[in-house]
Amino acid sequence: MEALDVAAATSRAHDGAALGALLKLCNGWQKPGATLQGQCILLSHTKFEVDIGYHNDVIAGFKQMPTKNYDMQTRKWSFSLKDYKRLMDHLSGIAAVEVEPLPRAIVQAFSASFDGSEARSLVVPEADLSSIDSTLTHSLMPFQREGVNFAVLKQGRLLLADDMGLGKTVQAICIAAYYRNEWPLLVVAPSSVRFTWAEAFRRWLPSLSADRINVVVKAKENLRSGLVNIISYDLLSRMDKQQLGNPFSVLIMDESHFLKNMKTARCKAALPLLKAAKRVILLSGTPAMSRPSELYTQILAVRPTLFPRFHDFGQRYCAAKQMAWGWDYSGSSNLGELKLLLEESLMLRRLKSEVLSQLPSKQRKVVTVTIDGVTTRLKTALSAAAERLTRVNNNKKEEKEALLLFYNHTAEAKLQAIMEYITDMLECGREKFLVFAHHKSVLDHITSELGKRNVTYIRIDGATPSAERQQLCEKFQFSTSSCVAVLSITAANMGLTLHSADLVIFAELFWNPGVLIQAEDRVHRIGQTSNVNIHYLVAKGTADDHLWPMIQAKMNVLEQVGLSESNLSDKAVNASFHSKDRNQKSIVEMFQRSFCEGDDMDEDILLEAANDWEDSPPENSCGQHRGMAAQSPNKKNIKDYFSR
Ligand SMILES: Nc1ncnc2c1ncn2[C@@H]1O[C@H](COP(=O)(O)OP(=O)(O)OP(=O)(O)O)[C@@H](O)[C@H]1O
Repeated sequence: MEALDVAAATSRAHDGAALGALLKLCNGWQKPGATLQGQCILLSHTKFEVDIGYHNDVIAGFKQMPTKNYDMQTRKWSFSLKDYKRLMDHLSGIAAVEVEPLPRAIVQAFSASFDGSEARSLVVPEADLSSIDSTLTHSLMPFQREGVNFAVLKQGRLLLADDMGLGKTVQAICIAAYYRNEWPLLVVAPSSVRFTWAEAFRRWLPSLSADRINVVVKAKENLRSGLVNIISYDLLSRMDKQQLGNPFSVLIMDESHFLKNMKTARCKAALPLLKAAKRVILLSGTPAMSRPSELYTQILAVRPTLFPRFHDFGQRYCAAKQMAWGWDYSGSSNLGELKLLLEESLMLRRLKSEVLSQLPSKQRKVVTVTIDGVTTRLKTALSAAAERLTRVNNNKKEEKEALLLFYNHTAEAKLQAIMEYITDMLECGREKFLVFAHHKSVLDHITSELGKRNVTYIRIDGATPSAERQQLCEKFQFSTSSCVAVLSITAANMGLTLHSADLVIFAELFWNPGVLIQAEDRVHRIGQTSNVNIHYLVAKGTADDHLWPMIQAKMNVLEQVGLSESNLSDKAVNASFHSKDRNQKSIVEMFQRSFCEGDDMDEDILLEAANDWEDSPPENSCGQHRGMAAQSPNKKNIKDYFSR
């Protein structure tokens, strides 16, 4: 890994005057009377090219350069940076020729290469992480450790652009922890993952007391009441100006491409914080999804001095064009040079393919979602269902009935959070993925919302004729643009190949981990060339609190006996999910007893009961079961299933 910080490089230039002379070339190079225009472009850390048409004097000058190289194929001349100053001096003396020099940012970032006297250091020094929790530092994979070293070398200011699932969260927490004496820390993240961040801090930094983690859920709340404060972009933009005026020294911005448009409220709210922070850790697997202009705010956030004016960036890298209405920056130019500059000065990006040997083939992640937005009626129903479970005493029939009721209310409560997460995934550039759910109402909700957003999807559930399944799979497999596969956990968990995706989201949990593993393996199968990411959406205050620990424990057992192909290494174990519910243990035991021990209960009956719940009248006095399918007179009440 390589890196030279702009400030460090500047100070390292042996001769400030030499750097000054190079920077001087960046000004006043325009020649209004010139008949031939050209441009210098950086080709590598040590070489540049002059892109220009034919001119006798120019070619004569090129030929005088000791490091000249002519490429017959591209018909372009290139040189070592050592010759840059000399060549530019020569070209500036030719009146008819105007050559745009390398940008200031390039000269500063690569200053050591221009005099050729200093070999670039390719080794990033090991950062001293001894003050950080060993739970975290001992778990880091080698490439993650390198990521932390890179960040420390960059004095805690970087854009970590690793591919999806490479553990940007764990690296960011470690980097932030390195600067712990500068906390309070602010984490800004998409709303759907705020609580997942809180869980991650609990997991990786056990030395941080849980009550020092503050997840802000209302705009009126104090942004600083914790040592670690977590807020969504949208809430940040609604925050009181006064609160935003008080800077944080250490900042993490997750999915930092959310800042791509300077005109948005979220970007306007974030920029002053970014400007004031000493450490800025931006995370995004897709920093720019369609054009280089989307990178500008992120560059500005990490290295404000590189391109203080957007227009300069736009002219160099966005093929800026002057139109009747103003400038158009939607294009792209000099992308190779931009990549070199980003890698040299602020960005670290590793692809899955590059670190595949360090990764488990399947990585599970718990995404802690919130049901805060649900109606009071539903909240009451959920607590009543949980409460009822504590009262059933060794009556198996009642126990199962109560569990199912809880499970069904959970589905309804998660609808909003599920869609929020899927929307965030799409906004983060995840083009193809699978979403598994169990209840028809959940599948209906997802497909209807995707339809409203014009997102292409396929749906396979119990009602999909077998003849159609293959066609749907092919549509998904060969789709070259965005496509979501919306699948029933029990009706689409077998016999389908969908490995053109590498991300599976479980919108709902299911009590049989074997079924979940089969569902995961729709993408984790022969032909899959990437490691696979599985995201389980787990909602606090619902049946998930109880289902997830049970599923997790069962999956671990299956893996130990080699019955699951997830191939999780010791290091990349599932994120654990901690529930503080005092009834947790007993309810978990009930789920285990009721659904997993292969007793006299036929699982099909349970499935039928869960499916038909959507059409059945409310079980208790909580009023109309809104958001579910219309009631059918033939549908049974849950109780009917248990009285067979
Ligand atoms: N060193 C590690 N040891 C154990 N688990 C890990 C490690 N690194 C990552 N993981 C786990 O891998 C999963 C993916 O990590 P994480 O969510 O941080 O990835 P990411 O790069 O942020 O992905 P995305 O781009 O999807 O947000 C998580 O469950 C995380 O806990």
